[in-house]
Amino acid sequence: MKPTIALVGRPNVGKSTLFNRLTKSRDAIVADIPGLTRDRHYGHGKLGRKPFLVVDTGGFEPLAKDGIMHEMARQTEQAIAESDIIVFVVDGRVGITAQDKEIANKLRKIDRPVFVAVNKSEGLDRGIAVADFHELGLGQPYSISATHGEGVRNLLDLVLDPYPEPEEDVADDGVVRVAIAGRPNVGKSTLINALLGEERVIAFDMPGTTRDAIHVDFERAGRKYTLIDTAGLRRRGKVFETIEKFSVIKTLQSIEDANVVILVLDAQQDISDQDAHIAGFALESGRALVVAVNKWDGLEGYTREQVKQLLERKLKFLDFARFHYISALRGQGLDSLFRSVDGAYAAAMAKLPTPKLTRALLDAVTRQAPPRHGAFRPKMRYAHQGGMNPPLIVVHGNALDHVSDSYRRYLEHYFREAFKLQGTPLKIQFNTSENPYAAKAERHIDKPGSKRGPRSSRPT
Ligand SMILES: Nc1nc2c(ncn2[C@@H]2O[C@H](COP(=O)(O)OP(=O)(O)OP(=O)(O)O)[C@@H](O)[C@H]2O)c(=O)[nH]1
Ligand SMILES: Nc1nc2c(ncn2[C@@H]2O[C@H](COP(=O)(O)OP(=O)(O)OP(=O)(O)O)[C@@H](O)[C@H]2O)c(=O)[nH]1
Repeated sequence: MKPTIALVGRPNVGKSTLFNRLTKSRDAIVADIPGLTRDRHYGHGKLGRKPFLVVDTGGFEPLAKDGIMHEMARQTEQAIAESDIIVFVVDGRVGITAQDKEIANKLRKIDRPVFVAVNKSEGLDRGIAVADFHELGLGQPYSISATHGEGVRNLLDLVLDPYPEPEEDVADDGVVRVAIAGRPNVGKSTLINALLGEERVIAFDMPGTTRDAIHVDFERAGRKYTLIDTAGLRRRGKVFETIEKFSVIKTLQSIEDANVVILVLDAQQDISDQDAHIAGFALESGRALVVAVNKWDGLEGYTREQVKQLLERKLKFLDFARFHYISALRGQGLDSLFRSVDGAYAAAMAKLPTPKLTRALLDAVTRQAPPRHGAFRPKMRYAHQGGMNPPLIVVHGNALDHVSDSYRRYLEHYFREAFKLQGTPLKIQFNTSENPYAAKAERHIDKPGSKRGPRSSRPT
C-alpha cells in the first residue's frame, strides 16, 4: 500500500508550500477537468517510481482547548494516527519555539518515524540552521527550503527508503479488488451487509492491530471479489487515537488498493463537498469506478428524474463511469451494479494492441485534426499502450507539447468509444521524441537511387 506522509507543524512554517512541492510532479490524469473541485489537503506524490500520499494537516496548536484551533488539532491528531510517516516542519529562520517543543513532546510518544524538516533554510549555513532543533529529541533534523526546493528530494529519499518500488505489472488474477467509498451515512455498511451477509461483517468489523487493509473475499454470480477495508485504524497507540469513524486517509488508501471503486451516494441528500472530494480522489487515483446512488427506494418518479439530472450535471467529470440507482437496504439493483463492476475491471485491464491503437488514433485525427498552436501543428504518428489500471495510451509524434486539453479530451473520448473502455479513467501521454524507426525509414527512403524515395516520386 502507498505510504502516507503527514506534514505537521505550527502555523506559517511552510507546510502548504512543501505540500505543493511534493504533490505537483505527478502525471496528471485530471489536467483540466470542468466541475472537479479538489481537496487541497490530500495529494498524491511520486519519487521516481515510488508513489506516496501526502496530508497537509494545517496548523497544529496542541494546547488549544476549544475553537477552530482545537478543531484543527483534532484533525491533525487523526492524520497523525493514520499516517505512516510524520514530517515535522519547523522554521529555520525563527528557530525553536515553545510550540515546537509541545508538538515534539507529542510526536516523541508515537511509534512511527518522525523526520524534522527545518524549513526556510535557503542561504543559511546548514549546520547552524539545524543545530537548534536537535533539542527536540527527534533525531537528526534536515534543512530544506520548500520554496526553493533545496533538500526536499534528499529528505524524501530518506523518508521513503524503507518502501520498495511498486511491481511493474498489475497482477491480473481475475479476482476483482473492490473498495466501497462514500461519506458517512450514505449506506456503505448496509451495502457491505447486503453483499457479504451478516456473518461475514462481524469478521470484517473486528478491530485489527495493524493498519494494513483488511481483505474480505466473497463470491457473487460465480465471480470472485475481494473487498478492501482499512479497518483496524481505530486502535492505534494511546497518544493519537483516531477520533472520527470516517477517515479520508482510510478512504484514500482503500481506493488506491482497489481495482474498482464503488462510490456510494445518498439519493435522498444533495451532493456535498465531501461527496465531490471523494469522487475527485477516485478520479485522481485512476481507479475504475462505478457510482451507486443509494436509497433509491424512498423516492417518487418525478423526484427520481430530478435527482438523476442533478447528479449527472454535478458529477459530469465522472461521465466515464456508469451510474446505478440502488437500494442497499432492499438489496435492489446489486446484480446490475456488479455487472458494471466487472465491465469496469475489464476496461481497466484491457490490452490494447499497437496496430489497433494506431489505427484508432489516425481515424480520430482524420475526423478532427489537432488545432494548430501558433507556428506549431501537432502531428500524431502512432500510439501504444504504456500501462494498465488505468489504461495509459502513449501517443507519439511531433510538436505534441502543443496539444490542447480539449483535444486531449476528444482523443480520450474517441479511444474510449473505440475500445469500449467504459468505467475506467484513461491516461493519454504525448511523446514528442522522434520515432527512431520512422526516422530511419525516412533516411532509407531518402537515399539516392531509392525507387520509392520522395524525390523520385515527385511529379516532374
Ligand atoms: N524563505 C522561505 N519562506 C518560505 C519557505 N517555505 C514557505 N515559506 C513562506 O512561509 C509562509 C508560510 O508558508 P505556508 O506554506 O503557508 O505555511 P503553513 O505552514 O502551511 O501555514 P498554515 O497554513 O498557516 O499552517 C509563506 O509566506 C511562504 O512563502 C521557504 O522555504 N523559505
Ligand atoms: N431508505 C434507505 N435507507 C438506507 C439504505 N441503505 C442504508 N440506509 C440507511 O441509511 C443509514 C446509514 O446506513 P449505513 O449503512 O450505516 O451508512 P454508512 O455509509 O455505512 O455510514 P458510516 O458507517 O457512518 O460510514 C441507516 O439508517 C440505513 O438503514 C437504502 O437503500 N434505503
